[in-house]
Amino acid sequence: MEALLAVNSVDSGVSVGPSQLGGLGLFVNKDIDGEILRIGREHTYSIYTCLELSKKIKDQTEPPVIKSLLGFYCNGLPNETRILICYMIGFEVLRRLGKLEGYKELQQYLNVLLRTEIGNLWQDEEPLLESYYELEPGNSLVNATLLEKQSGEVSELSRFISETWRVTFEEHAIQQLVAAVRSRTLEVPRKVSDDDDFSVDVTLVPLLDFANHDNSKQNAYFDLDPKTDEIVLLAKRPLSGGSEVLISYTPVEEMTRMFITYGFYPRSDGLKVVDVPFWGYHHFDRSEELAQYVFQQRQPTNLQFVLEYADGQLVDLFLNMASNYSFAGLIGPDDVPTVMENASEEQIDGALSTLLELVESYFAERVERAQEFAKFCDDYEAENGTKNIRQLVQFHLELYNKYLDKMRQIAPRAGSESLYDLVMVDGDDWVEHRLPPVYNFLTRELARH
Ligand SMILES: C[S@@+](CC[C@H](N)C(=O)[O-])C[C@H]1O[C@@H](n2cnc3c(N)ncnc32)[C@H](O)[C@@H]1O
Repeated sequence: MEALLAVNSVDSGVSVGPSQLGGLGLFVNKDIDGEILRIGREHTYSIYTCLELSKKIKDQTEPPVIKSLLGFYCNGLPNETRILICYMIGFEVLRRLGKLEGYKELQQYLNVLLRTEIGNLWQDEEPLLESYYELEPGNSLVNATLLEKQSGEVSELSRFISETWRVTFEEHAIQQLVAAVRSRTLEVPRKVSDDDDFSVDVTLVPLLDFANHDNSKQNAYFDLDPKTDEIVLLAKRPLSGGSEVLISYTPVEEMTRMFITYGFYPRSDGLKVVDVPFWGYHHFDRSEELAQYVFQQRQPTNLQFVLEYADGQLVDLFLNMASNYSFAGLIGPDDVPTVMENASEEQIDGALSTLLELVESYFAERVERAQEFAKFCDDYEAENGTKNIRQLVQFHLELYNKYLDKMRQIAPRAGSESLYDLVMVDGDDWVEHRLPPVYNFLTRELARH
């Protein structure tokens, strides 16, 4: 802990310790109102500060580590996070080559990254993810992780490092570093001119990055001090000594994204969102025809649910159909605007009601398969250790069962009013809690190509 605090100004007034949320968290040592922590830009890691740092390190290795790794791992069109990951891998290689003497702060931070525990799919083995793919081929965020694993790039990187610099950097350590960087980065504002122009950089902020996420108990937030270019962590209200600092990683929590990036499903009180693949993944009469329709009309093939949590439990859910006209194909074959202009209220209610029933049969069918998969995970776990995908299956089971419960409550009161106990179209607060449905755009057939 002392080592971590040494990164920052003397007596920073915070400490790192075990959190009730699991893992470590950031705590205030004394009563605080206003500023909790202030961190100079030079103590943070973005692609810009890493570039400066790599120049300072004056790597005389042949071939130069950072440059070669950037060429190897970041060719094509890499995003900021990938470049940052590459720098961190490069710094760790330099450390293993004994070239980071005098860079104590960086070494300490690399230790933090290598020791961070993240319960996401990066730690799970390929066969398990492949089995999940059989169960749920439409979850493209999970598939992206699987594809990254299958690509073999981590083993290639490990081999490249070993052959080029005769340094051992085990695959699991590289994977750990990748997952740790992804889970610890924040989007931090940076002033780009004196006219209040800002850009946002993907940045690792040591110490501040021990702050856990909780949208309902959030008591702090970070910001930029434009006068000094420092990053400040500020209390939203007075905090008493010993309390855990909780920030918000994202105002709208899409459950799959949260799990993939951070390795946990938030269960704090309030509203959350989840996207579920649907059109093109569920087989029913006319399913092929409707999937084609949805695709041609550029409507999302997934359905989005708004979830309400209280006391750690999923207590309510709505199917959010705002800006999603995929159900128009259940009314008529014309394009979406024509169908919606000509449809009567009864036709729209009828189509939504049909959609609810289709989702019901889809989820009912999935419950059984998800239960089987959960059992498979438990057996696998008993032999091989923790498997994080179990959390994902558990969450889906909760979602399906809550939906089926709600359908059972609605069925006896059939009619257009009860429909809106479960479907949201627009004009309600719930609608604000949604994200553009950016994944699962391909149908099962198209995804194969
Ligand atoms: C920026 S780090 C925070 C520090 C981290 N807890 C640690 O031990 O180093 C983000 C990670 O913290 C954990 N985390 C943050 N908020 C959480 C929460 N509300 N519930 C469970 N885990 C959480 C997740 O593992 C996430 O990937």
